[in-house]
Amino acid sequence: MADLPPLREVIARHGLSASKALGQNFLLDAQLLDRITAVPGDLHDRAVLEIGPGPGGLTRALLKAGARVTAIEMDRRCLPALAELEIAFPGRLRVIEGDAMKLDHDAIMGEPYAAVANLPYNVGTALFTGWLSAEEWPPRWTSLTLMFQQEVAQRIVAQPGTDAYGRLAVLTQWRSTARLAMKVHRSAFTPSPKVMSAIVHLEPAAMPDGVSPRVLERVTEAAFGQRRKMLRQSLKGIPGALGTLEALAIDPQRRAETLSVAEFVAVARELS
Ligand SMILES: C[S@@+](CC[C@H](N)C(=O)[O-])C[C@H]1O[C@@H](n2cnc3c(N)ncnc32)[C@H](O)[C@@H]1O
Repeated sequence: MADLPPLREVIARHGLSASKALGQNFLLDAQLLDRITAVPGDLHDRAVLEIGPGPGGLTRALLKAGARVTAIEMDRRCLPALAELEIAFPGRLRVIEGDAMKLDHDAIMGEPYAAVANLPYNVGTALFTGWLSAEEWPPRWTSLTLMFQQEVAQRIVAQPGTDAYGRLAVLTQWRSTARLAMKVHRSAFTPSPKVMSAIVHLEPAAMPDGVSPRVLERVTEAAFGQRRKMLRQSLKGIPGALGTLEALAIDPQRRAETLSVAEFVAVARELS
């Protein structure tokens, strides 16, 4: 591996001013990027899909950790900077120009992969939802390591009985393990966004048998749509739901935020 020029120098040389329209906030601190790269564990010779490499800060760290990286970037201004990394790490980086929302990641990767991304929050959330609702389970991705707005990260990993607990927690945790791996201060980004960020790390868990994702979505939507109401009120529009609560000995006077993920899954299984 050749010595790499400092990232700031690469950005200046290629005139990569951050585009607001593309949600660009770059991470330039090499130590921080190494810590993020350590979250998915040993990456030596692992296939990694990075979405939105930008000028390539995280990409460098992944390559230094020994990963084989496929990076999808839609801003063609970043391609020359990424091409320098392709030369510095021969045969270990493949750059694809395109919109990651429109591409079939499994087909591109062709083997199980860890996905890593620091993306604009709207794109990150949409991709996350897509990855989590994969038809095939376990999915082709073996882990997701994703940057979110801190408040969204807290909702993903939230436990029952907390304000952050809701649909996002249930729909994430019913078939994956999710942890908040590290918080990232807004000052770590160039330019600094208004909000704090956090990295969430997820791995697929065994999916409970006999549960329809659609039914679980419907039940959680109804229950958390009126989260301050008792279940007997919020679920009354779902045929069979109140009888199911009784059959499962779940008190219909409870509120959505007190039900565990396992209890939501049990309700959905009965109704599926
Ligand atoms: C927040 S910046 C982060 C850049 C770099 N990963 C870092 O950590 O410094 C997000 C990057 O995602 C790219 N991007 C945004 N939407 C995308 C999409 N739909 N498909 C591919 N790349 C996208 C942007 O062009 C930008 O380079």
